[in-house]
Amino acid sequence: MTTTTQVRTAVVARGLTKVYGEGDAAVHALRGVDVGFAAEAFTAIMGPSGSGKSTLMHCLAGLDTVTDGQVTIGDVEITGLNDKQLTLLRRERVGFVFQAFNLLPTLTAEQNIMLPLEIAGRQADQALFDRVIETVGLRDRLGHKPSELSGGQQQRVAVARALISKPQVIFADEPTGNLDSRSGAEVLAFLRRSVRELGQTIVMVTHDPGAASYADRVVFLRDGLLVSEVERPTPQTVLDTLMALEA
Ligand SMILES: Nc1ncnc2c1ncn2[C@@H]1O[C@H](COP(=O)(O)OP(=O)(O)OP(=O)(O)O)[C@@H](O)[C@H]1O
Repeated sequence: MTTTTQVRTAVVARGLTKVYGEGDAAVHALRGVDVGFAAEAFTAIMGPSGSGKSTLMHCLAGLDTVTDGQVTIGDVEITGLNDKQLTLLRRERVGFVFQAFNLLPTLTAEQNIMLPLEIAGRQADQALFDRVIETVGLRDRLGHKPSELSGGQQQRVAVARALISKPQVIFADEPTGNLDSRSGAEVLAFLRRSVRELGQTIVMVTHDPGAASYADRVVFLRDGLLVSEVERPTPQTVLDTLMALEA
């Protein structure tokens, strides 16, 4: 007997087009991108500089408007929402991890982690809090301020802050860009673990083939189009694909 597992798609883009500026100054950053991101999976977006990675992520996350096409998160078409609805959707369904950790300096690690839930007026689920803290390995640092933590620990706080509201998807933009390779590897391992153990969905933009190799799948952009993808990537298969794209 064979069993089939249904792969749910957390985020879908159809015909996604983004043009900055007008007339002679127009920049076609995305030229009709069709892509889906599986739920409970870790997907990396790569491509040469200027290929449209950040633009794609910003459009997928509702941080930027699209020129044409559709983006759906779960069962909501976000390209049809007004600003107020988008703000709510980002708060309730989307988590972010940026290159700069964006922690509030006067709050402890624990207070930073809990802040988005407090702003949303939602209760923390103690069991989830314990699991998240366990997953990112921060138990003994909860009372520390960001300035008392290493860069890697600060980024782990930022990852925990994104995980704690159980968003449908976390978008990570170069999350290891400010970290040395050891701290970067730690943060990537925690992202990986949060997918495997907490069923989190993660979409990450990165320049680094090593970072991309932590993902389940890597999609590649060139000149605003999705041109290739690699399943179960290794640093070498990612590098080979990138070099072929840049050739
Ligand atoms: N606000 C903007 N106004 C005008 N052009 C923009 C704007 N943002 C991005 N672009 C242009 O859109 C194209 C795609 O940029 P984007 O930042 O998405 O690429 P990227 O792949 O993330 O690049 P990098 O790897 O260098 O960060 C580039 O040509 C860029 O110059």
